[in-house]
Amino acid sequence: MTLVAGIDSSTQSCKVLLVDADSGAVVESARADHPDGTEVDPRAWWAALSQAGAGLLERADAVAVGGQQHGMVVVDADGEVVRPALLWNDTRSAGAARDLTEELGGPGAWADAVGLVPVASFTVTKLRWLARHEPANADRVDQVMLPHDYLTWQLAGRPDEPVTDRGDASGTGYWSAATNAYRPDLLRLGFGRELGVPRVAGPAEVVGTTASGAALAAGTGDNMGAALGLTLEPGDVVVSLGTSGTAFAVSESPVADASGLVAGFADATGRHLPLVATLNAARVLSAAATMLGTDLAGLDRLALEAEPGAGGMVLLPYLDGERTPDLPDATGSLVGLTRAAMTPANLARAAVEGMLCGLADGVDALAAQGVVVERVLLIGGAARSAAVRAVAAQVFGTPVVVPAAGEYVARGAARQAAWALSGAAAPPAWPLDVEATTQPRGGGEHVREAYAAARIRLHG
Ligand SMILES: Nc1ncnc2c1ncn2[C@@H]1O[C@H](COP(=O)(O)OP(=O)(O)O)[C@@H](O)[C@H]1O
Ligand SMILES: O=C(CO)[C@@H](O)[C@H](O)COP(=O)(O)O
Repeated sequence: MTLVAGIDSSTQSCKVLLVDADSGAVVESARADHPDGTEVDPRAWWAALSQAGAGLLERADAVAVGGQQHGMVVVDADGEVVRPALLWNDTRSAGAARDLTEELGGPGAWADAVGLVPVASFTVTKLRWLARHEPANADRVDQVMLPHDYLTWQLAGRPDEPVTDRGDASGTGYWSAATNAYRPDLLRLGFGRELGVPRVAGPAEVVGTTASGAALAAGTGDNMGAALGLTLEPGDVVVSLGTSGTAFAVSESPVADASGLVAGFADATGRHLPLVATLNAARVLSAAATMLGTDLAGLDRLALEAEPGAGGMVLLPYLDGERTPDLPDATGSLVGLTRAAMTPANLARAAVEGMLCGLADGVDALAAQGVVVERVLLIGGAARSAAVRAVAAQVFGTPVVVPAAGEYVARGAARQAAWALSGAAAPPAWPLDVEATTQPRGGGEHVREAYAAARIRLHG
């Protein structure tokens, strides 16, 4: 049996799957936690990968890494980390994002140049922040990489030339998915000088060899990994509820949305991946559970006891600031409180509804860019929740498909590894098992209207 390993180095943890390259069946898996916080020493990700991968990576013939997007990993001329990485959910570069947008001539100029409008998540804004706030650290920087690039580089034994892929490069703000090329002028605009960037490898390229002799594929960003792991069809939109909430679809043509709602990323197969991301997803539910003095199962029970609309209570879940809509300094709000509405069940329901309404707005933004939405595939940690599944069927207004429990980013990375190993023209055809499909349920319109009214009243 040929075995391949897929890695998902995400915000909260590192997951490793050992997979049969022919069938896609998972043979073994492991995970290790990542430190909390919005800046993290990349060596902690390497330690987590070494721990989770022990006993698995050695058995694989090929390996690939999917990683959280956008994080700024900066290394010096000796390859040593200059400072902790700033993650995708670190909002300190919001001012840099505004400055960069203006300096290039506004949102439309950025959308045309690289398919996205700067917000604090994107790497180019983090480089600007570093150049302005930590000049001594900035002076030492020789190369900038993304989290998955850093881990791929470590797995390859730290070669002279780090490698990335189209998917992850498209989230930097200095690489264009439309032209497949870096924009050194935008990198200079961000950082103020030249610096090294990884070579962008092809989708099925073997880019190196691991210490145990496995072929190393290019890897990709975690959302691109999930798209590859799910084998998306036209009409499929993925809603991923992990630390971030994302809504995305595979597209044949690039997207340039000057409103900034949809980012025009690339996918991991040579196509495109228009995507909307929020900063607040699964952890809205754990925070609400803590507030209610219960656990995730208790939150689920309470939310399912309440009526749709939570008695008029609306949670705007901007607990970590927000990226879409672009409100980096926002905090969450609970509105529509009445004596009758103020029950634990309604609060639980409002948390689930608020989180999902933000994503439903994202699905609408994708549709406005021409994405065909026939069904929603729900993945990520919070897709395990029965309340989330029930509310999703209301607010998305399409069939909601929950794939069989699994780590789809790691599976996508494994599929990329199998593809690179095979030398074939297309990735292997791995079947997708579905756990549940829910048909659209009524009652979602008034939930979305109440959410939109609260958002407009408080944030414009
Ligand atoms: N049954 C559940 N209900 C709600 N949230 C859940 C459930 N199971 C896991 N989660 C949440 O999912 C999150 C982890 O999801 P995951 O997709 O692995 O995130 P990431 O990839 O960002 O690290 C955690 O915040 C966890 O609390
Ligand atoms: O910033 C984005 C997408 O643009 C996030 O989706 C990150 O890629 C982190 O992902 P998770 O850890 O939530 O999976």
